[in-house]
Amino acid sequence: MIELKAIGKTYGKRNKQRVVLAQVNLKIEAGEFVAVTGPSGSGKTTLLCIMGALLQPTSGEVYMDGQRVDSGLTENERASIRSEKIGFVFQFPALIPTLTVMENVLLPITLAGKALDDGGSWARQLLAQVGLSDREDSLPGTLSGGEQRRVAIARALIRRPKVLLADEPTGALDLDTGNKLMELLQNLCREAGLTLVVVTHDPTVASKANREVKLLGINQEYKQTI
Ligand SMILES: Nc1ncnc2c1ncn2[C@@H]1O[C@H](COP(=O)(O)OP(=O)(O)OP(=O)(O)O)[C@@H](O)[C@H]1O
Repeated sequence: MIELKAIGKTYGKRNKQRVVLAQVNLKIEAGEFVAVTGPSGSGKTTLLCIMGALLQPTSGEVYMDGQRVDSGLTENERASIRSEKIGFVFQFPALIPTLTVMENVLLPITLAGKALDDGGSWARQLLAQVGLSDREDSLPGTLSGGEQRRVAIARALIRRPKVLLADEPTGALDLDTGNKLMELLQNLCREAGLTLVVVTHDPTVASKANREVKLLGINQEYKQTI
């Protein structure tokens, strides 16, 4: 589903260059759950953004669902691959404060200007799955941090993506809320056959994955544990 071939990423220009990733090769099968771990600054978020066609690598090739997404495409084409195939969940849910929970979940459809025939009922079903049926008309500011993350998960799934990319989805949540959120994310992905990639510092989250990809920082090899 996702393939990275000899990925390199360097930030900055000329004498202020910083090599963050070098020669990263990774193949993630459909339906797999992969955790990306490693010390702060080792390039986990960078790698996730490259996988999700949000960021261009400096070298190497990126394939999503068999299609090369790192070059040969316009930014509009990349955006349409992102919105059709990939759901993103970040640590900060970035909900629109003036829109209701339901409107936030439907936002990716509204923005794409393509109505899903069953948009409303699918959104309602997703909100039920994340346990927020009774909050569809609430504004995000009236929800707890964990509830806001659950809205963000429903929003990430509304366009029925094939891949869910999550960056520290349990970050800054208490242990119990974080564990429940992770369980929810995993169950939703398993049921829908989604490929799930989670960047995490949390060993408990990583232990639930089928595979852990450890970035050790530049000048060191990255390694995978199965
Ligand atoms: N846009 C950018 N311009 C310059 N340097 C950047 C940029 N984005 C990230 N970096 C640098 O690249 C390195 C890797 O960043 P990245 O956020 O991918 O690491 P990370 O492993 O996700 O870190 P953390 O666990 O702290 O979130 C860091 O040293 C960071 O400062």
